[in-house]
Amino acid sequence: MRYLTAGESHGKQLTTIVEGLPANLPISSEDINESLLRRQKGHGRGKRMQIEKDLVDIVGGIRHGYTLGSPIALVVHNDDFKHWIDVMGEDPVAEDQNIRRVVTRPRPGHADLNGAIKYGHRDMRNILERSSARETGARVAAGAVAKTLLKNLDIEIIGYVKEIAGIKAKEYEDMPMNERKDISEESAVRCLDPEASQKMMDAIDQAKKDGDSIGGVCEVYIEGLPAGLGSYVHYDRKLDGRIAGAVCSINAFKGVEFGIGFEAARKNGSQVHDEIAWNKEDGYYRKSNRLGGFEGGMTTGMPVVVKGVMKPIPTLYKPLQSVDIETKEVFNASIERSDSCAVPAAAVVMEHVVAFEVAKAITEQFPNDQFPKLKEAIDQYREEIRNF
Ligand SMILES: Cc1cc2nc3c(=O)[nH]c(=O)nc-3n(C[C@H](O)[C@H](O)[C@H](O)COP(=O)(O)O)c2cc1C
Ligand SMILES: C=C(O[C@@H]1CC(C(=O)O)=C[C@@H](OP(=O)(O)O)[C@H]1O)C(=O)O
Repeated sequence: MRYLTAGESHGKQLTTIVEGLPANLPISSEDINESLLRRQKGHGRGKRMQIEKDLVDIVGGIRHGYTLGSPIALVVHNDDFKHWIDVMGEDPVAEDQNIRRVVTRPRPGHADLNGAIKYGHRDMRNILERSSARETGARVAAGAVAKTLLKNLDIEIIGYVKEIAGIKAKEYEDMPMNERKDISEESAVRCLDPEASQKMMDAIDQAKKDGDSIGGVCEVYIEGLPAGLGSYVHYDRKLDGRIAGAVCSINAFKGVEFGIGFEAARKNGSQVHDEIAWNKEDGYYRKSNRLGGFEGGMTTGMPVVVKGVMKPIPTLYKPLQSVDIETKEVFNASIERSDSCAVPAAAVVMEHVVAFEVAKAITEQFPNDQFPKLKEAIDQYREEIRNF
């Protein structure tokens, strides 16, 4: 499986093409829309999310509710485009720099300056339109397709918020999947700990008042994966490595941890590794899950637990200093609108990019032309490894 996305933040639409799904997988636009709407929510989002109502238009690869085996093409329209037709439309551009909304002042923390240097653009709108996290809408659409495959294979995945601005949610190691889903959905910051949720919201409000922004930590939790997904034989087949790459590719994500993660550096081996056990009903399992469901680049069969850290949003109402690339004058960045915290939305993005990597690994490992045969193969494998 692979996917590509195209589209600018204030352009006409986002386009996603997903390839490599088996034929005859049931899938509906409601599945994708649910994911898209979840990504738009969350305390701390700015005015743009009040303009957009992300709904998918399936324009290829699905017929009468089932995949054809051909590439799936998905479109999400940008409702904000109507305000940007002069700037982003196809008509020949006006010479008036104000109409074109030319950007010569790079924003610290964004792709603006490095992108302009790399591609030789003197108008940094040519950079920022694509480097915007609006593109994560297209990635969530691809991930929603992957999630549908996982769901039909009895694999459940959820992303939620663990920490915002240093406020940490309690650990809920034994919380069942359904509760994780319900509670995170009810929380305005997508957090499993109601007490921490309230504090997180207050911190977001305070940051907004201060003209500042805050970051945090998201966690993705997956149940139902059989042992042995991924491989140890090559660097690029290690599933934990692929997931780490996918998580770090999300805008503003700066680090990844599996299980206890960086904490492992401060503990002895006896406090880190998970002892192996077996019983007739479950087959092999680990007595703990400190390594977050991975050994040797492969799943252990325990839940996968992966965290990603998001830096604070770089566009600040309290402006940071930068330099105009035409005049070389120092200026204080001014802004029209921005999120003050997008960690809750980013948890949904993370859920979907991780889902894609997992689905991809499954389609590489099992016969993948027809969904019923894939399901049969994976169910048989699950049975085999129980008695291995
Ligand atoms: C869901 C989401 C929403 C975001 N919203 C904003 C925003 O409103 N303003 C902003 O400056 N950055 C926002 N970002 C972060 C920037 O897109 C990101 O920091 C920037 O593209 C630079 O990339 P880097 O941080 O990965 O280096 C958002 C990120 C995500 C995942
Ligand atoms: C549009 C989305 O997020 C945008 C991501 C973003 C950025 O710089 O990354 C900046 C803001 O866009 P704008 O400049 O249009 O207000 C966010 O709203 C979205 O998530 O769909």
